[in-house]
Amino acid sequence: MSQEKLRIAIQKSGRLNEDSLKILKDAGISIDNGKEQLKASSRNFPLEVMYLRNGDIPQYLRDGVVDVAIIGENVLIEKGKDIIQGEKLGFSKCRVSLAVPKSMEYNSLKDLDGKKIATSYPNTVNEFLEKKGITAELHIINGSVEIAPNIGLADGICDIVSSGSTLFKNGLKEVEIMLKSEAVLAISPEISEERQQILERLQFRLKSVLNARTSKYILLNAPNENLEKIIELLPGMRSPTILPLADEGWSSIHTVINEERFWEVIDELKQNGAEGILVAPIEKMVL
Ligand SMILES: Nc1ncnc2c1ncn2[C@@H]1O[C@H](COP(=O)(O)OP(=O)(O)OP(=O)(O)O)[C@@H](O)[C@H]1O
Ligand SMILES: O=P(O)(O)OC[C@H]1O[C@H](OP(=O)(O)OP(=O)(O)O)[C@H](O)[C@@H]1O
Ligand SMILES: [Mg+2]
Repeated sequence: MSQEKLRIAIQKSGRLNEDSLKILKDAGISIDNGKEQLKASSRNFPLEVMYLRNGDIPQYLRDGVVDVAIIGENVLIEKGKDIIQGEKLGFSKCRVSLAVPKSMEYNSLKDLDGKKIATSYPNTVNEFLEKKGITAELHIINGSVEIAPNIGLADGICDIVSSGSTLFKNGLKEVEIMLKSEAVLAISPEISEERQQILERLQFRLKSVLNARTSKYILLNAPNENLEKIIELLPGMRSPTILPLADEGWSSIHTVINEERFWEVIDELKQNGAEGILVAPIEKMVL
Protein backbone atom coordinates (compact mmCIF):
# COMPACT_ATOMS: atom_id res chain seq x y z
CA MET A 1 0.00 0.00 0.00
CA SER A 2 1.19 3.48 -0.83
CA GLN A 3 2.30 5.76 2.02
CA GLU A 4 1.06 8.83 0.15
CA LYS A 5 -1.02 11.27 2.20
CA LEU A 6 -3.35 14.05 1.16
CA ARG A 7 -2.17 17.38 2.62
CA ILE A 8 -5.06 19.55 3.80
CA ALA A 9 -4.83 23.15 5.04
CA ILE A 10 -7.16 24.18 7.84
CA GLN A 11 -7.35 27.68 9.33
CA LYS A 12 -5.06 27.78 12.36
CA SER A 13 -7.40 29.88 14.44
CA GLY A 14 -10.43 31.94 13.63
CA ARG A 15 -13.93 31.43 12.42
CA LEU A 16 -13.32 28.41 10.21
CA ASN A 17 -11.12 26.35 12.52
CA GLU A 18 -13.66 24.60 14.72
CA ASP A 19 -16.22 23.77 12.02
CA SER A 20 -13.48 22.53 9.69
CA LEU A 21 -12.19 20.07 12.29
CA LYS A 22 -15.76 19.08 13.12
CA ILE A 23 -16.64 18.19 9.53
CA LEU A 24 -13.52 16.01 9.27
CA LYS A 25 -14.42 14.36 12.57
CA ASP A 26 -17.98 13.73 11.38
CA ALA A 27 -16.47 12.17 8.26
CA GLY A 28 -14.78 9.66 10.58
CA ILE A 29 -11.31 11.19 10.33
CA SER A 30 -9.49 11.42 13.67
CA ILE A 31 -6.72 13.95 13.92
CA ASP A 32 -4.17 13.13 16.55
CA ASN A 33 -2.75 16.23 18.12
CA GLY A 34 -3.78 19.75 18.98
CA LYS A 35 -3.10 22.73 16.79
CA GLU A 36 -0.23 23.91 18.96
CA GLN A 37 1.79 21.96 16.44
CA LEU A 38 1.32 23.36 12.96
CA LYS A 39 1.12 19.91 11.43
CA ALA A 40 -0.89 16.85 12.44
CA SER A 41 -1.77 13.49 10.95
CA SER A 42 -4.83 11.33 10.94
CA ARG A 43 -4.41 7.81 12.26
CA ASN A 44 -7.32 6.37 10.32
CA PHE A 45 -7.20 8.21 6.97
CA PRO A 46 -4.21 9.15 4.76
CA LEU A 47 -4.43 12.82 5.67
CA GLU A 48 -1.89 15.33 6.91
CA VAL A 49 -3.33 18.54 8.36
CA MET A 50 -1.47 21.86 8.19
CA TYR A 51 -2.76 24.75 10.28
CA LEU A 52 -2.37 27.99 8.34
CA ARG A 53 -3.72 31.52 8.06
CA ASN A 54 -6.79 31.56 5.85
CA GLY A 55 -5.39 34.44 3.79
CA ASP A 56 -2.18 32.55 3.01
CA ILE A 57 -3.90 29.37 1.84
CA PRO A 58 -4.49 30.30 -1.86
CA GLN A 59 -0.72 30.72 -2.36
CA TYR A 60 0.02 27.35 -0.72
CA LEU A 61 -2.55 25.69 -3.00
CA ARG A 62 -1.15 27.44 -6.07
CA ASP A 63 2.37 26.28 -5.21
CA GLY A 64 1.18 22.73 -4.55
CA VAL A 65 2.55 22.85 -0.98
CA VAL A 66 -0.89 21.68 0.15
CA ASP A 67 -3.32 19.69 -2.00
CA VAL A 68 -6.61 20.82 -0.59
CA ALA A 69 -7.99 23.29 1.95
CA ILE A 70 -11.07 24.44 3.77
CA ILE A 71 -11.38 28.13 3.12
CA GLY A 72 -13.93 30.95 2.76
CA GLU A 73 -15.20 31.22 -0.81
CA ASN A 74 -14.67 34.98 -0.51
CA VAL A 75 -10.92 34.47 -0.15
CA LEU A 76 -10.83 32.36 -3.32
CA ILE A 77 -12.74 35.07 -5.17
CA GLU A 78 -10.34 37.70 -3.89
CA LYS A 79 -7.08 35.92 -4.55
CA GLY A 80 -7.60 32.37 -5.76
CA LYS A 81 -9.37 32.50 -9.10
CA ASP A 82 -6.92 29.89 -10.42
CA ILE A 83 -7.70 27.47 -7.57
CA ILE A 84 -10.26 24.71 -8.17
CA GLN A 85 -13.39 25.14 -6.08
CA GLY A 86 -14.96 21.96 -4.72
CA GLU A 87 -17.92 21.27 -2.44
CA LYS A 88 -19.62 24.04 -0.53
CA LEU A 89 -19.49 23.01 3.12
CA GLY A 90 -22.51 24.84 4.55
CA PHE A 91 -20.83 26.79 7.38
CA SER A 92 -19.28 30.28 7.84
CA LYS A 93 -21.98 31.79 5.69
CA CYS A 94 -21.53 35.50 5.17
CA ARG A 95 -21.61 38.17 2.49
CA VAL A 96 -19.11 40.71 1.26
CA SER A 97 -20.83 44.06 1.13
CA LEU A 98 -20.35 47.76 0.65
CA ALA A 99 -21.42 49.93 3.57
CA VAL A 100 -21.55 53.67 4.20
CA PRO A 101 -22.27 55.87 7.25
CA LYS A 102 -25.94 55.81 8.20
CA SER A 103 -26.10 59.57 7.77
CA MET A 104 -24.90 59.48 4.16
CA GLU A 105 -27.59 59.82 1.53
CA TYR A 106 -27.22 56.77 -0.67
CA ASN A 107 -29.38 56.14 -3.72
CA SER A 108 -27.15 54.13 -6.04
CA LEU A 109 -23.56 53.08 -6.61
CA LYS A 110 -23.00 56.41 -8.39
CA ASP A 111 -22.91 57.96 -4.94
CA LEU A 112 -19.59 56.18 -4.40
CA ASP A 113 -17.99 57.52 -7.57
CA GLY A 114 -14.74 59.26 -6.71
CA LYS A 115 -15.07 58.30 -3.03
CA LYS A 116 -12.62 56.50 -0.73
CA ILE A 117 -13.40 52.92 0.26
CA ALA A 118 -11.54 51.00 2.95
CA THR A 119 -11.31 47.24 2.48
CA SER A 120 -9.31 44.05 2.85
CA TYR A 121 -10.76 42.82 -0.46
CA PRO A 122 -9.32 45.20 -3.10
CA ASN A 123 -9.62 42.84 -6.09
CA THR A 124 -13.23 42.03 -5.32
CA VAL A 125 -14.17 45.71 -4.92
CA ASN A 126 -12.25 46.80 -8.01
CA GLU A 127 -13.81 44.13 -10.16
CA PHE A 128 -17.30 44.92 -8.88
CA LEU A 129 -16.99 48.69 -9.33
CA GLU A 130 -15.32 48.38 -12.72
CA LYS A 131 -18.23 46.31 -14.03
CA LYS A 132 -20.59 49.04 -12.88
CA GLY A 133 -18.45 51.84 -14.34
CA ILE A 134 -17.62 53.39 -10.96
CA THR A 135 -14.17 54.61 -9.96
CA ALA A 136 -13.25 54.76 -6.29
CA GLU A 137 -10.02 55.15 -4.37
CA LEU A 138 -9.23 52.10 -2.24
CA HIS A 139 -7.58 52.07 1.16
CA ILE A 140 -6.33 48.59 1.85
CA ILE A 141 -6.41 47.64 5.53
CA ASN A 142 -6.27 44.20 7.09
CA GLY A 143 -8.72 44.44 9.96
CA SER A 144 -11.16 46.66 11.86
CA VAL A 145 -12.30 47.97 8.50
CA GLU A 146 -15.61 49.17 9.90
CA ILE A 147 -13.93 51.87 11.93
CA ALA A 148 -12.43 53.59 8.87
CA PRO A 149 -15.29 56.05 8.11
CA ASN A 150 -15.44 57.13 11.78
CA ILE A 151 -11.78 58.10 11.87
CA GLY A 152 -11.94 59.93 8.56
CA LEU A 153 -9.96 57.34 6.63
CA ALA A 154 -12.65 56.56 4.09
CA ASP A 155 -16.17 57.44 2.95
CA GLY A 156 -17.33 53.84 2.85
CA ILE A 157 -16.13 50.31 3.40
CA CYS A 158 -16.29 46.87 1.87
CA ASP A 159 -16.12 43.99 4.33
CA ILE A 160 -17.69 40.78 5.53
CA VAL A 161 -21.19 41.05 6.97
CA SER A 162 -23.03 38.31 8.78
CA SER A 163 -25.47 39.44 11.48
CA GLY A 164 -24.83 43.10 10.63
CA SER A 165 -24.03 43.94 14.24
CA THR A 166 -20.50 45.20 13.51
CA LEU A 167 -21.89 47.62 10.93
CA PHE A 168 -24.62 48.71 13.34
CA LYS A 169 -22.18 49.33 16.19
CA ASN A 170 -20.07 51.49 13.92
CA GLY A 171 -22.99 53.56 12.61
CA LEU A 172 -22.84 52.07 9.10
CA LYS A 173 -25.51 50.74 6.73
CA GLU A 174 -25.11 47.97 4.17
CA VAL A 175 -25.85 49.35 0.72
CA GLU A 176 -24.70 46.69 -1.78
CA ILE A 177 -24.14 42.94 -1.43
CA MET A 178 -21.23 42.11 -3.74
CA LEU A 179 -21.12 38.39 -3.12
CA LYS A 180 -22.26 35.61 -0.82
CA SER A 181 -19.78 33.20 0.69
CA GLU A 182 -19.47 30.05 2.75
CA ALA A 183 -16.68 27.62 3.59
CA VAL A 184 -15.67 25.51 0.60
CA LEU A 185 -13.20 22.80 -0.27
CA ALA A 186 -10.44 24.34 -2.39
CA ILE A 187 -8.21 22.12 -4.51
CA SER A 188 -4.68 22.74 -5.76
CA PRO A 189 -4.32 22.76 -9.55
CA GLU A 190 -1.02 20.89 -8.89
CA ILE A 191 -2.55 17.89 -7.09
CA SER A 192 -0.97 14.57 -8.10
CA GLU A 193 -2.92 11.67 -9.55
CA GLU A 194 -2.34 9.56 -6.46
CA ARG A 195 -3.47 12.27 -4.06
CA GLN A 196 -6.44 13.01 -6.30
CA GLN A 197 -7.65 9.50 -5.53
CA ILE A 198 -7.42 10.11 -1.78
CA LEU A 199 -9.23 13.41 -2.33
CA GLU A 200 -12.10 11.58 -4.02
CA ARG A 201 -12.47 9.35 -0.96
CA LEU A 202 -12.50 12.43 1.25
CA GLN A 203 -15.09 14.16 -0.97
CA PHE A 204 -17.31 11.09 -0.85
CA ARG A 205 -17.25 11.16 2.96
CA LEU A 206 -17.84 14.90 3.14
CA LYS A 207 -20.84 14.60 0.82
CA SER A 208 -22.36 11.92 3.07
CA VAL A 209 -21.92 14.18 6.09
CA LEU A 210 -23.39 17.19 4.27
CA ASN A 211 -26.39 15.23 2.98
CA ALA A 212 -27.05 13.97 6.48
CA ARG A 213 -26.77 17.45 7.99
CA THR A 214 -29.52 18.86 5.80
CA SER A 215 -31.83 15.84 6.01
CA LYS A 216 -34.05 14.37 8.70
CA TYR A 217 -35.53 10.93 9.19
CA ILE A 218 -39.26 11.29 9.72
CA LEU A 219 -41.83 8.85 11.05
CA LEU A 220 -45.55 9.52 11.27
CA ASN A 221 -48.89 7.77 11.50
CA ALA A 222 -51.61 8.51 8.97
CA PRO A 223 -55.08 7.25 8.06
CA ASN A 224 -54.95 4.94 5.03
CA GLU A 225 -57.40 7.02 3.00
CA ASN A 226 -54.89 9.91 2.94
CA LEU A 227 -51.76 7.85 2.23
CA GLU A 228 -51.53 8.86 -1.41
CA LYS A 229 -51.67 12.58 -0.63
CA ILE A 230 -49.10 12.22 2.16
CA ILE A 231 -46.70 10.23 -0.03
CA GLU A 232 -46.90 13.04 -2.58
CA LEU A 233 -45.76 15.48 0.11
CA LEU A 234 -42.91 13.19 1.26
CA PRO A 235 -41.10 11.71 -1.70
CA GLY A 236 -38.13 10.34 0.33
CA MET A 237 -34.91 8.89 -1.08
CA ARG A 238 -36.65 6.42 -3.40
CA SER A 239 -40.12 6.26 -1.93
CA PRO A 240 -41.37 6.19 1.67
CA THR A 241 -41.67 2.96 3.65
CA ILE A 242 -45.28 2.21 4.62
CA LEU A 243 -46.02 -0.22 7.46
CA PRO A 244 -49.51 -1.14 8.70
CA LEU A 245 -50.34 -0.18 12.30
CA ALA A 246 -52.03 -2.67 14.64
CA ASP A 247 -54.87 -0.15 14.65
CA GLU A 248 -56.84 -0.96 11.48
CA GLY A 249 -57.10 1.73 8.81
CA TRP A 250 -53.82 3.40 9.86
CA SER A 251 -50.23 3.18 8.59
CA SER A 252 -46.85 4.27 9.76
CA ILE A 253 -44.80 6.18 7.17
CA HIS A 254 -40.99 6.40 7.35
CA THR A 255 -39.00 8.66 5.07
CA VAL A 256 -36.07 11.02 4.70
CA ILE A 257 -36.73 14.66 4.02
CA ASN A 258 -34.81 17.88 3.68
CA GLU A 259 -35.33 19.85 6.88
CA GLU A 260 -36.51 22.98 5.07
CA ARG A 261 -39.02 20.94 3.06
CA PHE A 262 -40.29 19.40 6.31
CA TRP A 263 -41.25 22.80 7.68
CA GLU A 264 -42.87 23.69 4.36
CA VAL A 265 -45.15 20.64 4.38
CA ILE A 266 -45.85 20.22 8.12
CA ASP A 267 -49.23 22.01 7.99
CA GLU A 268 -50.38 20.00 4.99
CA LEU A 269 -49.33 16.76 6.68
CA LYS A 270 -51.45 17.65 9.70
CA GLN A 271 -54.39 18.66 7.51
CA ASN A 272 -54.19 15.18 5.98
CA GLY A 273 -54.51 13.54 9.37
CA ALA A 274 -50.82 12.84 10.10
CA GLU A 275 -50.22 12.18 13.81
CA GLY A 276 -47.36 11.26 16.10
CA ILE A 277 -44.80 12.92 13.84
CA LEU A 278 -41.20 12.13 14.90
CA VAL A 279 -38.21 13.88 13.36
CA ALA A 280 -34.79 12.33 13.99
CA PRO A 281 -31.27 13.37 12.96
CA ILE A 282 -29.31 11.29 10.49
CA GLU A 283 -25.63 10.66 11.08
CA LYS A 284 -24.46 9.67 7.58
CA MET A 285 -26.31 9.52 4.30
CA VAL A 286 -24.86 7.64 1.34
CA LEU A 287 -26.86 8.16 -1.83
N1 LIG B 1 -18.85 37.29 10.85
C1 LIG B 1 -18.70 36.22 10.07
N2 LIG B 1 -19.70 35.32 9.93
C2 LIG B 1 -19.56 34.24 9.15
N3 LIG B 1 -18.44 33.96 8.45
C3 LIG B 1 -17.42 34.81 8.56
C4 LIG B 1 -17.49 35.98 9.37
N4 LIG B 1 -16.31 36.63 9.30
C5 LIG B 1 -15.55 35.91 8.48
N5 LIG B 1 -16.19 34.80 8.02
C6 LIG B 1 -15.69 33.76 7.10
O1 LIG B 1 -14.66 33.08 7.78
C7 LIG B 1 -13.41 33.27 7.09
C8 LIG B 1 -12.31 33.43 8.10
O2 LIG B 1 -12.51 34.59 8.85
P1 LIG B 1 -11.56 34.97 10.08
O3 LIG B 1 -11.97 36.29 10.54
O4 LIG B 1 -11.53 33.85 11.05
O5 LIG B 1 -10.14 34.96 9.41
P2 LIG B 1 -9.27 36.07 8.77
O6 LIG B 1 -8.82 36.98 9.82
O7 LIG B 1 -10.03 36.65 7.60
O8 LIG B 1 -8.11 35.17 8.13
P3 LIG B 1 -6.70 34.63 8.67
O9 LIG B 1 -6.87 33.16 9.00
O10 LIG B 1 -5.84 34.82 7.46
O11 LIG B 1 -6.31 35.42 9.87
C9 LIG B 1 -13.64 34.49 6.19
O12 LIG B 1 -12.80 34.44 5.05
C10 LIG B 1 -15.09 34.34 5.83
O13 LIG B 1 -15.25 33.42 4.79
O1 LIG C 1 -22.01 41.12 10.67
P1 LIG C 1 -21.29 40.56 11.87
O2 LIG C 1 -21.97 39.35 12.42
O3 LIG C 1 -21.03 41.60 12.90
O4 LIG C 1 -19.88 40.01 11.35
C1 LIG C 1 -19.01 40.79 10.57
C2 LIG C 1 -17.68 40.94 11.20
O5 LIG C 1 -17.09 39.65 11.38
C3 LIG C 1 -15.78 39.67 10.83
O6 LIG C 1 -14.84 40.09 11.75
P2 LIG C 1 -14.23 39.12 12.88
O7 LIG C 1 -15.15 39.05 14.04
O8 LIG C 1 -13.88 37.82 12.23
O9 LIG C 1 -12.95 39.89 13.34
P3 LIG C 1 -11.54 40.10 12.61
O10 LIG C 1 -11.68 41.44 11.93
O11 LIG C 1 -10.58 40.10 13.72
O12 LIG C 1 -11.33 38.97 11.63
C4 LIG C 1 -15.87 40.69 9.71
O13 LIG C 1 -14.60 41.18 9.35
C5 LIG C 1 -16.78 41.72 10.26
O14 LIG C 1 -16.07 42.69 10.96
MG1 LIG D 1 -12.46 38.09 10.51
